[in-house]
Amino acid sequence: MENRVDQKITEVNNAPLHFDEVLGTALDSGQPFAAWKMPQEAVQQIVVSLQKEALRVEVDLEELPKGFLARPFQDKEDKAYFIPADIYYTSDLAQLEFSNNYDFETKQKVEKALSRFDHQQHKDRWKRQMLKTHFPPTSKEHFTNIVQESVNAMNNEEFLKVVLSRTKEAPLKEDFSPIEFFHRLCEAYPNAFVSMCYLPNVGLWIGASPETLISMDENGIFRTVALAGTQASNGMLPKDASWKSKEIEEQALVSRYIINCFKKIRLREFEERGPRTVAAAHLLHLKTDFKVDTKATNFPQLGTVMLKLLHPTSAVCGMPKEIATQFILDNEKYNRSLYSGFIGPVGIQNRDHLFVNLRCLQLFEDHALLYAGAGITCDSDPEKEWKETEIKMDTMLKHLNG
Ligand SMILES: C=C(O[C@H]1C=CC=C(C(=O)O)[C@@H]1O)C(=O)O
Repeated sequence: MENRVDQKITEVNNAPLHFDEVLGTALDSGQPFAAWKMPQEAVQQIVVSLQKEALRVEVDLEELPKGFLARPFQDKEDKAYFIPADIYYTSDLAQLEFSNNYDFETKQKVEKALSRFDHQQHKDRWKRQMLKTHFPPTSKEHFTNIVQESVNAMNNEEFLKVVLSRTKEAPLKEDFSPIEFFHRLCEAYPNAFVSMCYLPNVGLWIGASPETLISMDENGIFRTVALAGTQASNGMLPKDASWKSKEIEEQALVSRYIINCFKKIRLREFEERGPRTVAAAHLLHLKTDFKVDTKATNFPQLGTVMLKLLHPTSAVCGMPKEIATQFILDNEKYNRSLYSGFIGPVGIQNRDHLFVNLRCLQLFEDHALLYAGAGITCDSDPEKEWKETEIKMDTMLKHLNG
């Protein structure tokens, strides 16, 4: 963390700025940007890049300047998209801050665009930036067939677990507003990482993730979690939940995978707590928490090292990782893009917090494309796994059109 390239930030505008104006202007501009709310925090933050194209970077948390990372599930060059905090906004200060890289003229242009922001015109303008096409949504027949094929392969001892996913289209109401949707999600899911991320050619992604991939706080505490196993809560409290052996084994495989990553780097000084039941929206999951004090273990690069080892975890891919990845690529018949990749702020307030991009959707002009997957083991029932993806998609669907 000490070695981080420090970008000095300067304030330019003293009049309080409303979050919606900043987000609306970013959306209309077509520049890469991200807006988010951390779990259990009310503050909403935005970073905007002043370069038209998204940057592609190696994920090295110690070297990256302040900004927002978005790594697709698969990337041929093993790189992530990066949105530098050329402009940074946080709703508690209600001010814009520019990195020092930008001149007075640029700052004036941005201020002008903000002062001209018109809610009425914005109503349709955001649609101009949306992607025009995508892979066809997954049919129920295709999904249940590939689940059955994977179960057969697991019964043949070809692999232990695979997470299979699918997409579904949902129409948007005439006057749909991405900004209002973002606020609805923030209000409905105080414990989630609610985010909106726009990258040219990758599209506009919105989600409410329950899963940390890795975090590193200002005191050098590293955390990760093993999250898996799903049931609808139907009003039940986490403490009253009971689990079948299928879900217990499914989640244990994720924990085992994380412990194997620690073993690979000979790190023994980790704390492990769980598994326990946690709530995420209307769902319950099993979760084990892992924590390492990187100061005590003298391992400041642990975040970067573990990111390389962990992604994709068996909460979104499977075990063994290589065989499961190949099964996914050969059978899902669409590109996961940012779904089940990782996203989140780096270097902001001296913290890095990357989340698995789950419970998310991509916006198009008149519809949304929802993404969800389910962990398949040899005990899986294709019909039940289809239903599980349906209830996961409800996290977004319930709030999409108000
Ligand atoms: C792959 C997803 O969820 C993961 C996280 C929690 C529970 C999961 C499960 O029960 O299958 C998945 O591993 C998703 O939401 O699309």
